[in-house]
Amino acid sequence: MSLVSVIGAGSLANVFANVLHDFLPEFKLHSVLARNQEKAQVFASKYNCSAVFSFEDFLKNAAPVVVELAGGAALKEYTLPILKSGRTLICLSSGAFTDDAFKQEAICTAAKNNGRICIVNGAIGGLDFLQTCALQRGASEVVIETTKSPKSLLGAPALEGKTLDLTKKMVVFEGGVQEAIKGFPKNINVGVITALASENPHTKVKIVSDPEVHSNTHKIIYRSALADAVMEFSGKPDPANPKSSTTAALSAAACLKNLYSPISFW
Ligand SMILES: NC(=O)C1=CN([C@@H]2O[C@H](COP(=O)(O)OP(=O)(O)OC[C@H]3O[C@@H](n4cnc5c(N)ncnc54)[C@H](OP(=O)(O)O)[C@@H]3O)[C@@H](O)[C@H]2O)C=CC1
Ligand SMILES: O=C([O-])CC(=O)C(=O)O
Repeated sequence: MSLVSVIGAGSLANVFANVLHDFLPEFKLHSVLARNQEKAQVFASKYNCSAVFSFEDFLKNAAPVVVELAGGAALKEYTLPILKSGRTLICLSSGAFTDDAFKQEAICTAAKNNGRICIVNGAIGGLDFLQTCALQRGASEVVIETTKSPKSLLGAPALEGKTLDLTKKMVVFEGGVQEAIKGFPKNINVGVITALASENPHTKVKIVSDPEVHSNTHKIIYRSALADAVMEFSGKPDPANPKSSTTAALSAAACLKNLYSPISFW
């Protein structure tokens, strides 16, 4: 049985833990690092793992694989020490890697210490295709259009001081990935990973608020001399947090399964 530790005890951490418990008995949750004691204790007793509140204590005993399901700030704070300890870090809040200096430091730290960073597909798919096409180093045009209901977008820093019309479909953002993740840190990690996998820093992001939709939809359009692709992913918002698609947590579980499996899908 392989042990795994998680950071975060929120909606996606619960989905992740449930999937492990119900469908992947070859894995066992070892520990959870959380901020909110009450949430963490409920999580720890439900999934029979230990709850830890200090990162130093967590790192002393964490499993060889750590899964981040906590947010960009947490990922930035914990990545380097986790990698320095030679562990594998599966991460969901990959928007943090839009900071190139941080990304390079993480890669160097992983390489020096036998650590590993796994950026999962999250709420989308197709990172394999984008990375494959990027190998040719040719010019590409990449666009991602994300559509969510207004309640999935509310609270985003970019909307602060603005009134989001809850009754009308409207474009709430158009621009590059750096600006997108700053303005919508809990909504557009998928935009950053699209840009990273396609190695196209000029990836264009459009975010649409649509009161009629009941899914989080991400449409990726890729064009280059090598190939064209249109990929659209529509996932149900997690009932506990409509900002996040439930499939994002499953994607971390699938990544974990691939890490240990004699057969993997790429
Ligand atoms: N790549 C992708 O496709 C996707 C990525 N995501 C990313 O996943 C993250 C988690 O999503 P979700 O579960 O829905 O969010 P939630 O807000 O439901 O849960 C986040 C949890 O992490 C905890 N947390 C935050 N900071 C820290 C920290 N420094 N140390 C320990 N715990 C911490 C929070 O604690 P507290 O309760 O105290 O706030 C909360 O319990 C999102 O923030 C987003 O960045 C989400 C969807 C898709
Ligand atoms: O869950 C989603 O649909 C996408 C998301 O929030 C993100 O990429 O941050």
